[in-house]
Amino acid sequence: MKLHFYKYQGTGNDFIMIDNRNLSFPKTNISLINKLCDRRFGIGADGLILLEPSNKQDFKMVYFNADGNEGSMCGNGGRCLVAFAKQLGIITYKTTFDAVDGLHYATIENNIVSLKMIDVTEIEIAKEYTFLNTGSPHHISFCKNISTINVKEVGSKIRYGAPYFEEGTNVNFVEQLTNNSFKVRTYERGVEDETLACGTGVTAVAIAANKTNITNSNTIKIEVLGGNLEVSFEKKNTSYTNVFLKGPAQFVFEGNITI
Ligand SMILES: N[C@@H](CCC[C@H](N)C(=O)O)C(=O)O
Repeated sequence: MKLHFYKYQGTGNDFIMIDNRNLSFPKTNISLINKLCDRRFGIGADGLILLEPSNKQDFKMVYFNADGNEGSMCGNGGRCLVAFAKQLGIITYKTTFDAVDGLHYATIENNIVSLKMIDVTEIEIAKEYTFLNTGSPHHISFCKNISTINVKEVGSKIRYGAPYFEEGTNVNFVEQLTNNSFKVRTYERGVEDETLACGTGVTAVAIAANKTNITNSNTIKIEVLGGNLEVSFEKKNTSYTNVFLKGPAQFVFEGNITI
């Protein structure tokens, strides 16, 4: 059987997109999804996303990590899916869609997608790290110089170690550049490697930096290996609300693959 796919990337976090409005994609086939994401034996990507019908919203996002398992929310994947929905003619410049963590509102203009993320209230501040969930779980470690860190090795130890163990977490290493700008490198759970960017990760970094008084800004610029992202939010008492993740989302190529 031939599968038509589209490839997108958002600051180098790359995804296979499938128009699954007819619900024909075999989504319980973990090894197939894992193989499609393989960079040598398949198309190659950090994850695979199905665009499915939704009863009340414009569409539904179903996200799988490169290991083939259904993941939690993916911020860059969500931004790329908005660009894909525009390419398919489902939306024009704004949308609301369903995802695993709830509804997401987004706008798109000239390939720049601004995606509303979930509100965040619970933030754990430990001595060595901050932990919070922005749709996906994120461990955040502020460091002096992130360019020398072996992100795969150190990130993997944290991801599989206490208190996360098998369920795991994504791990972000953060260096402050100015009051409101940071450089971030992320180890992604489900890819089990460093990726060039992580949207829920940089969202978590911006909130963690504000919560721990590392910055007093509510518009944070973040440099990742694959480009630049911006996170903005409002702080209401102990909650972070109207959280937006903004950056480029680009179509790369499309094709057919025999499955
Ligand atoms: N790349 C993603 C994060 C994806 C979620 C993650 N790998 C997980 O399931 O833990 C992003 O842009 O947010």
